[in-house]
Amino acid sequence: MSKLFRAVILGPPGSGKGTISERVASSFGLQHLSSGDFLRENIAAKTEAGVLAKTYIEKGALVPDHVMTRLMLPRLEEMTRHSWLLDGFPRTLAQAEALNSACELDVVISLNIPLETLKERLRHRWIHPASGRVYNMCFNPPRVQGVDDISGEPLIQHEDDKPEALVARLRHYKDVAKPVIDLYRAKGILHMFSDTETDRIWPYVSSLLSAKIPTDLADAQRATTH
Ligand SMILES: Nc1ncnc2c1ncn2[C@@H]1O[C@H](COP(=O)(O)OP(=O)(O)OP(=O)(O)O)[C@@H](O)[C@H]1O
Ligand SMILES: Nc1nc2c(ncn2[C@@H]2O[C@H](COP(=O)(O)OP(=O)(O)O)[C@@H](O)[C@H]2O)c(=O)[nH]1
Repeated sequence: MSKLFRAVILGPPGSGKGTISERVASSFGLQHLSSGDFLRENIAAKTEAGVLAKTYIEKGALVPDHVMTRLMLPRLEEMTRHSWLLDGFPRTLAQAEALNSACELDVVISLNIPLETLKERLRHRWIHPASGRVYNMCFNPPRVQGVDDISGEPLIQHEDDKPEALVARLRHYKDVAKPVIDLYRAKGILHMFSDTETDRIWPYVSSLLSAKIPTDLADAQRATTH
């Protein structure tokens, strides 16, 4: 069997993890595993972990490490025959260590975006809460203002994307993420991308993955996902 490919994408809220992950999934056929989407699925299905996670997310807090790892690691175990890109997990050093003991990563993509750019983007971010679909009123606006393209339901803005909550949230992210970034740098698998525009970062991410992902794997993955 050809070697599978495992990647993680790190970056503060608004750095473009979701946007780049979608491009990676469609260009390279990797499965995009988003912790936020997975949490929303569990909340909707009212699983035990989902009910517990909801109480933290509603307060704008991170879900505790043991709840996150209990949710994510079995999900990854189901994916042993797939190549994937993890988005939103790990977020803390404890999560990174738990992930380490479960599997070996090939590449970590870290997005380094200036604070002012993050603030500007998140100010304009609107989401469809039921699906997690993300819009930006400038970069990728919905077809009809304020309305989800697929369901026609209203879009909302996250409380913590509003300017008052943003700076504290971004600062907190930085403190929590630093040891995670340091860990992957020490392992020699960290690739950092710095720019203000996703469209300028994407060609570099794409050529990194083209070089790292075996071509037969990319073809096989595409064949199973179409
Ligand atoms: N790895 C994680 N550890 C702890 N909590 C998490 C984790 N991933 C997601 N969450 C919780 O789920 C919520 C939604 O996650 P999601 O990644 O969709 O959005 P977010 O926090 O706005 O981040 P981003 O803007 O980077 O996508 C988070 O605010 C957090 O409470
Ligand atoms: N203006 C602008 N907005 C962007 C760019 N890349 C992503 N966005 C938007 O910024 C917001 C955050 O991006 P997202 O992919 O959700 O980032 P994440 O929080 O790291 O997953 C979304 O509203 C995106 O549509 C960019 O290059 N320019």
